[in-house]
Amino acid sequence: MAMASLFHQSSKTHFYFALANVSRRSFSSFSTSFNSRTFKPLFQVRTVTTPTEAFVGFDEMISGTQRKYFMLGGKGGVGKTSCAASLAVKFANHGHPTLVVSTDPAHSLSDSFDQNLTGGALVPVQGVDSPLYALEISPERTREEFRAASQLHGDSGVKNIMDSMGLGMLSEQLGELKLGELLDTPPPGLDEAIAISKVMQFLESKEYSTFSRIVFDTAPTGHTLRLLSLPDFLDASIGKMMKLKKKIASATSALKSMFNKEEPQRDDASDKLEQLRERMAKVRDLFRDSETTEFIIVTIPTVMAINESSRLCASLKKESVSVRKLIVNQVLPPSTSECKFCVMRRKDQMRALETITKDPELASLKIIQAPLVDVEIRGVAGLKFMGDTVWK
Ligand SMILES: Nc1ncnc2c1ncn2[C@@H]1O[C@H](COP(=O)(O)OP(=O)(O)OP(=O)(O)O)[C@@H](O)[C@H]1O
Repeated sequence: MAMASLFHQSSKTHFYFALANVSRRSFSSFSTSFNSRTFKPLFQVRTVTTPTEAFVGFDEMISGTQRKYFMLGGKGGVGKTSCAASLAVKFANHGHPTLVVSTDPAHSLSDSFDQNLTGGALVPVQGVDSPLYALEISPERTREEFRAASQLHGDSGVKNIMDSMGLGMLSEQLGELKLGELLDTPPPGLDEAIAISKVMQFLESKEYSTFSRIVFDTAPTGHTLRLLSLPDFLDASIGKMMKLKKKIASATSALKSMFNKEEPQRDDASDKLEQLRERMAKVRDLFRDSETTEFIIVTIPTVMAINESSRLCASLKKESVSVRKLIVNQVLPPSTSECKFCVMRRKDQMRALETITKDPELASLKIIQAPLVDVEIRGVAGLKFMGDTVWK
């Protein structure tokens, strides 16, 4: 009974959905493959809408054609995907060729847009004014890439030679770095870091140069935190390993030439690890570049979610990542009915919202409240509605 009255009080929302005017633009002529050999732009860039008074806050996000990245993250289930997808729709409807990427292993972009966007390639989203593409990156595939690099671990040939020549000390040092463990069981957050670096790699090509807004729907908080510390960790461990590898290689090479043996072959696995290290460093730099990248935290008005957001914010700031906005999603509208449940829940939410104003990490952020609407947000029309509510 209580829930029923909650759902009935915002009939305006239903009305909006019915009115939502979605242009059905055909994207059939756009290429959807990353592997195309012709380097023609995927689409022509439209003039980007000039900011108006009506878009205070959002105007900053749409101004300029220089590429900008927006990472949306937070606790599981708070509405990250809905907020990311609604932002992507809004960018596209304001003239920005936009790419929305999910690096969350549990993708929900397809569900959110109510379109099939699976397959790990760029898929055009139907029903928006400017080109909007979606990409769901498969964690399994990125993991495979890392496994390929782990062949290095199996490179026992050099180690054996070193051991047999009484130079096992160096190879023992390799073991101390626990790289075997690292390579066999990739640390959490690595999938996501590789996924982001992959997107950046694609975007470097001419074909994708026209995307001016990239929105990332990231994995829940824990992953993000690990992802942030990962590049430094890999940088240090791979860097150390590379040095040792070089020492070992030059020592064996000298010994081999003494015994007239062949020069060792170029080490592909080392190249791969070096590449991985460079890519992780790029991800780290992207996160820290406040000119181009903004991390937006999404939360809900509960003390638990807000506390987690505060910790996330502190970690992001510590890593010099730019955080300016906090979306508090699913805020109940003031109750106009006798629904006790609604009144109590709203009071509880208001108390939770109060804690934000006293939180040392969150208080300085721009707080954006997004109402809990009475239908599930799905499809471009729903996302457009949400976007118009959230991104102002
Ligand atoms: N303001 C809102 N009002 C009503 N429903 C909402 C609102 N925001 C999100 N939802 C709904 O809540 C559900 C979860 O949202 P969403 O998938 O965006 O969360 P998420 O944080 O990305 O979740 P996950 O961490 O599982 O990926 C979806 O069914 C979505 O439609």
